[in-house]
Amino acid sequence: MTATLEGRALPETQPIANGSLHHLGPGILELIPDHPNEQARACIFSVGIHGNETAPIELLDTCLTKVMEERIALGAPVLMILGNLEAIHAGQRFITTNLNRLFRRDLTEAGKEPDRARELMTSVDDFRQRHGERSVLHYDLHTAIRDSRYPRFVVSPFADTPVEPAQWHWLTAADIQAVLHQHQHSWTFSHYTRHYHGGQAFTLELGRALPFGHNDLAPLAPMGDLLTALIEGREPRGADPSRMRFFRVEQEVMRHARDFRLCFADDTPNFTEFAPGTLLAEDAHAGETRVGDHSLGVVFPNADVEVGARAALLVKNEEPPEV
Ligand SMILES: O=C(O)CCC(=O)N[C@@H](CCC(=O)O)C(=O)O
Ligand SMILES: [Zn+2]
Repeated sequence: MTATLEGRALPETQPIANGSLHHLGPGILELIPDHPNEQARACIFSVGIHGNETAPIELLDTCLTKVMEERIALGAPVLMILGNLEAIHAGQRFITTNLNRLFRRDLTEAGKEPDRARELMTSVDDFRQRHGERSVLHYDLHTAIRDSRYPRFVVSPFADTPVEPAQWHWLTAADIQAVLHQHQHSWTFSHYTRHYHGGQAFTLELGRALPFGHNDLAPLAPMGDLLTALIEGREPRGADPSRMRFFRVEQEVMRHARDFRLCFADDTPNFTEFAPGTLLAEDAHAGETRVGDHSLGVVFPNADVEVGARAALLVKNEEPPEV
């Protein structure tokens, strides 16, 4: 990973302890074990889909280093993806448009991020085909722009089929504090794997976005343990999911006009609740957005998004699933 970011040439294929490493394209690596464990999943771990979200890159790089140094015994096929290389170099969320809204097979746009989305969709399709006999699991690791009442949470993409209960146990043990279910298709990278491949897939928010070298990886140690177990092809440790809080998106606030504002402080933490009737947004085309007859939390508020993009999610509490 570091080699990719430093622009060093990598051999196409390289023997590593317990298997081989294949450099499939810029920022796309596949680890193939010589002796995969029978129950191993075909794992996809993606980081840097947003270029300024560096903690997940450091976390995954640590895992890769441990595989190379034989401190993790490779036992599962693993696809590791560094998403938006140019944005990572620039320390920016994206270059021309948000990559994490482009993962759809009918994508027609041209440009840096659309081209990268097509490369990444193809890499997932090919990986799926190579390991069709195994269940696919995709964790797309991010960090959030602002603080959160639940610093580590997952977004569960919209899907027709339920999440397998084991995921809630594993994610609890990995110290994930909340789950947010999407209410509609969102064309994110994790949604791609869930929607088109029926894999278990999540967007994971692992604290706040900070520059390289400024991340405290200590709170992510349990997540590192989960990634390690999956790379080794072992059953990960589980914990009681009643510790996690569950939410569902009720509404998206979209930015329709250039003249748009959110009516609360910029540093409002994710999951902050607003009472019925509160004015949340004003948009020159769409008018006002107010909280309806029950309180709602706000997640990912961002008034600076492109016109036509999501400026916030409004979420409500939900009972934990029966597991
Ligand atoms: O902190 C923020 O406002 C954005 C953090 C982020 O990048 N979140 C993802 C969530 C993707 C999803 O909804 O599954 C995104 O906005 O792409
Ligand atoms: Zn992100």
